[in-house]
Amino acid sequence: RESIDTQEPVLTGAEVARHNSKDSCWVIVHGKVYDVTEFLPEHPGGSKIILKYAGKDATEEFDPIHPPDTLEKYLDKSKHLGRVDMSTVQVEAKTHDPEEEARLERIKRMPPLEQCYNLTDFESVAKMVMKKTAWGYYSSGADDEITMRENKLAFHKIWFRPRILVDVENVDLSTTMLGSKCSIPFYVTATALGKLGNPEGEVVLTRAAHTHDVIQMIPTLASCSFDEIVDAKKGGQVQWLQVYVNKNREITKGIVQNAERRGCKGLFITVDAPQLGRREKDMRSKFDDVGSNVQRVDGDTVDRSQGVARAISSFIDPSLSWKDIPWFRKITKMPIALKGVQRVEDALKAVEYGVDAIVLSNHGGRQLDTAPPGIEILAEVMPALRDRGWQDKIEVYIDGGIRRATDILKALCLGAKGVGIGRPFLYAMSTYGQSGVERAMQLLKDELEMDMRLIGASKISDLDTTMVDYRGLSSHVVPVPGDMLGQSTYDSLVSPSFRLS
Ligand SMILES: Cc1cc2c(cc1C)[n+](S(=O)(=O)[O-])c1c(=O)[nH]c(=O)nc-1n2C[C@H](O)[C@H](O)[C@H](O)COP(=O)(O)O
Repeated sequence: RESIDTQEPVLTGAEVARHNSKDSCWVIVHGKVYDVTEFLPEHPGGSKIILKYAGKDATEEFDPIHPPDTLEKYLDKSKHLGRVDMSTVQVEAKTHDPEEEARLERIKRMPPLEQCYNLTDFESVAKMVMKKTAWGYYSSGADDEITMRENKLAFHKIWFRPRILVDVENVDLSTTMLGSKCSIPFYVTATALGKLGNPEGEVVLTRAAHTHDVIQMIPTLASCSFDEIVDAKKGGQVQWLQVYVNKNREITKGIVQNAERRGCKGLFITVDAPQLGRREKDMRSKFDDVGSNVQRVDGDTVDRSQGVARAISSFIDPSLSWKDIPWFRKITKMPIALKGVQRVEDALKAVEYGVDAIVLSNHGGRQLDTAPPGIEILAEVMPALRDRGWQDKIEVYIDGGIRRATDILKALCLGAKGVGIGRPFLYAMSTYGQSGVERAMQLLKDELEMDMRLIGASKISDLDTTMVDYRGLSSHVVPVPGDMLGQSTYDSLVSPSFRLS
């Protein structure tokens, strides 16, 4: 943390503790005292969650949700009251929490990393050991989670048509994405709040991505500050920026131009979230945590029962539209991609607007439930582009439900330039840290090298639509093989407390 400023006033814990109400609310974060009284009604997460820590040390609750420079950036300097002598701050006795104790016991019994043989193994360990809020936030999809499940099942509707007697002694997995070289056709997609799963947050993904020469998309809603994530990159490591467009366009302009200055090589504008989806597992875990029904009694303006997602996204501008695309062209020279395109017509429109790339994505099933899987839209978009001779005018990516290298291969055969992967790297990071993410990436690399040999391809450009049979893709009632692995980790919507014993 920053160096100690000896001129700063030093308060005692008792002095801070006296300011513990909405009439005067002081909190401690990383040994510094902040007067947040006037900020209470503006807090996107509602006043209740701050009042829970009024007069106390809020660092533990603050860290996973807010980049470290949040208070420096957004709280007026007059509200920065100085430091506190931490030896005088009363440490709250932890209330007895049998669930938490059981979770800590399960952590002691975690399988060794070497026993994780596929990305779903990380998910099953994560379900065992992650805090409820973190698991609820990462694992949740919107509404009945039909799209989240279909993202995975859609790949099981596609069958390979392998070629034989092709020299596959040397296999080259490298490719380029938005003009940047990378060792393998997948990237770490943008997922918010990395510190919910790992106290170090997104920089863990940065370090692992460097190890494997994988591109990382930096989320707007990261727990780490943007600069922390960029500072963590090494050498020529490639990073992109994902942006949720702010109602205050000047804030977005500043974020985009800072990212370009700091060397980001692509701007991904998320277009499928004018409002964040209703993710009930997330809502339930936050509901337990801050007792939202109580907050309504004290007139809290923001309904915390929307969970973490809604609480952190009130700044997103729902008025964003095609007419804004030229404005982005004016403020940056980075290649521009639209993340969250979900139909052919918009893919074609993206070409007409001169966009450099699109990600066919439904946000991991976290937005509009029963929106189609990215792989399914891909099978419609590529022929439409080819019919117009536009296939080289735009790069097409997909994300959602990618858990095996065969999923990556199917996307590449259908014409994708690369794929984004979200939850698996979050689960790997939340259970085994950087070495977990590195192993997850290595597993995909090993699988992909083997799959390329078995399909009869020695380099990415050998892959084409003749190597897959995707006739079953568009029908949603085709029986698919039982997804036994996925079912074993799937966490149903109904919260355990609702199960009648
Ligand atoms: C799992 C997850 C996904 C999020 C994500 C957070 C989590 C925990 N968040 S969210 O809080 O707003 O929903 C983002 C985000 O910040 N920005 C974004 O563009 N996509 C966000 N996504 C979507 C992500 O970029 C991919 O589209 C999705 O994760 C791909 O599906 P898989 O997880 O199955 O790989």
